[in-house]
Amino acid sequence: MSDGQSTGGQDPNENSTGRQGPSGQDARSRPTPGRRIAAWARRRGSRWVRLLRLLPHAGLPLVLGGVVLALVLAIAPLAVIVLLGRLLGLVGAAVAGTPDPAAGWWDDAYAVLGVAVAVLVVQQVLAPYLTGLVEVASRRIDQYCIDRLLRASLGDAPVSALESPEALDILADARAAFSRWSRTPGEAAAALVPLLSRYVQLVGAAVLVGVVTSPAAGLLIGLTALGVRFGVRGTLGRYGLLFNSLAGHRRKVAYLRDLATTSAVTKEVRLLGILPWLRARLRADTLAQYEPLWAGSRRLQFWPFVGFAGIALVGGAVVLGLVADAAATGAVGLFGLGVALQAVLVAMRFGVYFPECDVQTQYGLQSFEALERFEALIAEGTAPRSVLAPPPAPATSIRFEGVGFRYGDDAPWVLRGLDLTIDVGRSTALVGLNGAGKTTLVKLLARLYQPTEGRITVDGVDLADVDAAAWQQHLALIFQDYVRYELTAGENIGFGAPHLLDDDAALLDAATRAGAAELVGSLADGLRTELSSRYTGGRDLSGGQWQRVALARALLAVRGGASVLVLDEPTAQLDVRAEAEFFDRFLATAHGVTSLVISHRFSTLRHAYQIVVLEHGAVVEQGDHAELMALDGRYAHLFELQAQRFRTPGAATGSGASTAAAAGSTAASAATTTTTTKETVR
Ligand SMILES: Nc1ncnc2c1ncn2[C@@H]1O[C@H](COP(=O)(O)OP(=O)(O)OP(=O)(O)O)[C@@H](O)[C@H]1O
Repeated sequence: MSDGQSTGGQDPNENSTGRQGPSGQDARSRPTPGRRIAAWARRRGSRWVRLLRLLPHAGLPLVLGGVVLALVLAIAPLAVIVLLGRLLGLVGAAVAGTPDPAAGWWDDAYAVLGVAVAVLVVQQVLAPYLTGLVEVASRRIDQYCIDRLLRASLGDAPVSALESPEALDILADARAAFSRWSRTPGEAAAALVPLLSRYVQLVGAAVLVGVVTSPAAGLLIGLTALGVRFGVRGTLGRYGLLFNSLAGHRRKVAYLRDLATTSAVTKEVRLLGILPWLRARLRADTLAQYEPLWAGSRRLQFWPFVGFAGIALVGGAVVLGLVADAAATGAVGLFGLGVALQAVLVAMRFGVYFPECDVQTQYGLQSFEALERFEALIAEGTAPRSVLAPPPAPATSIRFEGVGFRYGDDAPWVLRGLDLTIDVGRSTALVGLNGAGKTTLVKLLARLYQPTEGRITVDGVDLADVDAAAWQQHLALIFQDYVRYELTAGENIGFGAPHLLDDDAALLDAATRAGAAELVGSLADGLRTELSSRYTGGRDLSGGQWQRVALARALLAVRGGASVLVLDEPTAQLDVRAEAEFFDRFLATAHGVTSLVISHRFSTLRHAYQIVVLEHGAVVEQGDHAELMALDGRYAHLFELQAQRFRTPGAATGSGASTAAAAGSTAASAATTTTTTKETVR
């Protein structure tokens, strides 16, 4: 099946610049018009074939039922045309006074009318069934496509592949379809069924004209209708490409719209008083999106429409002339005339827009292509799973060897020449100023990104050669911008180890160790309470309470089998007492766990086995607290700076070590209340 649309894309036989190749080769390498048309037809055809291949995902019985129904609904109007033609013939005979009542003329007329009415009734009854069937089919196919989208975005692809503006534009369009902002792939595939009905009707109408008038008239009306049809769809296709090109604009407008309506931000928007700005910006950006579309619509649709209407008029007039001529010469009787006139009208209707399938196929196909392009983009950055080895369980050390990383080819280096050894079973603390690259280092360790240069090894095995998803199973990782799922407390904790989601004892134990037991106990429905007041019986948590839940998630992951615990700013939102208690509990239970903790609160880190200072993307100092204080370098300076905040007026401004003691005593910091030492971490 092929329906005319603009190509938009480049012919694969053209060279990529669209200019001629080196002279002498031009004539030989330039494809002939025939080959270009064949390539174009292949490309157009393949889009529809790919769409067609989606149909079985609706279930074969449903699709077959739909096809049968579509054929019945295509043939029914043709049958009515023939029956009404027959009635016209009978009436004509009656007017001419030729019918013989004894021969059952009235019976014939009533019978024909009765059958025609019956066919019309059947058509009316069946039409809603086809609509319903198409709807169910589209939902089922969409479910399959949503699964594909989830697999592509949450699969093995490195996060970098998901962050490019190009990927985000495509993803926004693919996602918008599933939020029913635009037509979905399922709607496009399911609309093929009513489209089939339309084409069968056209062929039937052309055949009727051909049979009752002349084959030439049938062919002409068929070709005219197809020509207009292809032209109209072509303009729709070109308009669709223009629409596609504005994906970035659409994403921005959607963001601004969400900003104005999402409860999480509305309170800040109100307090800042930026609503007037937001409204003006939303209006300006919306206009910036629609103005090119309106202009494009006038340019692409108005004059072509006038042109195609002209073709339809000329083609239809010629065929009607042929019919009239045949009628005048007596070659076509009243029956034939009635059939031909109705069939011509049916064929001419083919040139207009079909509400039940045109927009669906056009924009749904674009959504499907967005999904396909997104999958291809993600696949480009993802090594095939089969070639990747299962990851080793870390036994001795994780090493960063000359690691350099930047987020894009033109982006500045975030890490460069970074060498670091994390001993298995010990605790490592990572400190550094904002933007030093600490979180980036964690992302590399988690294999969300690949080092731009150098390598990360686990017991000598390059992480790049292991399966990322399997490696991530060894990690219990909480980022500083951890996710606050609007789901139950149990689910929020249980996601740390999905196989323990139903194990209440394990969930409560993790909550206890993260200092969240009291919180869970206070929830109306305990672990089953939704952590959002937007749901009945749900409850909103404070920032610190959320952090305890996130910590519980990480600790559950450790219980679930992860042996490397990575906490990025794990206690930034906890009050000082809670922070101290957490480290007490955490360190007391973290035997044998390899931990990497990032924190700006130095007091919490001083008992780490090793403290690593990151600056300008490289390790500048490394050692335990005492060693680094003795070094009196960057760490000692930062520690001193922080401790000054806690020092009472008039206190001595001695060495870093004494300052640390002051910090510990006045702030009831983790340093003083933590009873465990770096040995106990092992
Ligand atoms: N997804 C990203 N794309 C491009 N640049 C990024 C991205 N994430 C971080 N960066 C840049 O990388 C640099 C290091 O960021 P990173 O988050 O690793 O720092 P950090 O040491 O964790 O900082 P902080 O202490 O503030 O959390 C920053 O300059 C930041 O702008």
